[in-house]
Amino acid sequence: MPLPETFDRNVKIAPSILSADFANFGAEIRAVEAQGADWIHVDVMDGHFVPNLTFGPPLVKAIRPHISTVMDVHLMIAPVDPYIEAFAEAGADIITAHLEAGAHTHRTLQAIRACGAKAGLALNPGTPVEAAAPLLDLCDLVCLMTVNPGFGGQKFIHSQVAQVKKLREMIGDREIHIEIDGGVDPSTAPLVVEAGADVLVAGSAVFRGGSVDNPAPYGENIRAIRASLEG
Ligand SMILES: O=C(CO)[C@H](O)[C@H](O)COP(=O)(O)O
Ligand SMILES: [Fe+2]
Repeated sequence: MPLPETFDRNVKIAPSILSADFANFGAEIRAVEAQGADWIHVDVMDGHFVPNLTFGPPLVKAIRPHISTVMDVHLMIAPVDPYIEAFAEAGADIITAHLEAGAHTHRTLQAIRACGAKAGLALNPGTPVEAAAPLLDLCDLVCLMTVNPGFGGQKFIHSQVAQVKKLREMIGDREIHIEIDGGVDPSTAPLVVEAGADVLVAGSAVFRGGSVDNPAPYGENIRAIRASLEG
């Protein structure tokens, strides 16, 4: 399902299937959507750009029919450009590439849009948000990493909150999502939403305590993040 035509400024929770049961992706995705997930976040890692390996386009294509909402594909790979078409054909609605993954990010973002997907730009915690300024008109989403990419379950890097605020000011009234990825839970979600984020990726904080046979904790965990944003 593509993103809605009208820009959705509401806060969206995007569970990362990095924390799901890898032997059961279809059932995990259906369960977490039934429990209130807004988008599904898919972490692709190459063992080169990041020190971990996950999966590629065939797996993304295989899980696509199980996703009835937005499929948000986070590419932690270098190079990116040779694989963009394959991920678009596999059914990604959003394809996010890292600024740090290559010298020609402008071209990468153009190539993502040319394939019909929405273009996302991810920044590592060590990259100042100002580096995204010349690229913002090519972005539908900017993903600020609040952990060093590569693994789920890491500790949120608090110094990134000021970067979120700066980025929101840089974006102004442009229709660009700010996505936060890493260490999001009920204690950190309000900080980044207050600073201007509208998409929250959460892996361990959503999947902890549940399973496909006992999915209720997924819903409780999602509702706990939403409740932390009230008031
Ligand atoms: O891109 C990622 C790691 O590189 C993941 O999306 C992220 O870590 C989510 O996991 P958690 O919520 O457990 O931190
Ligand atoms: Fe991610």
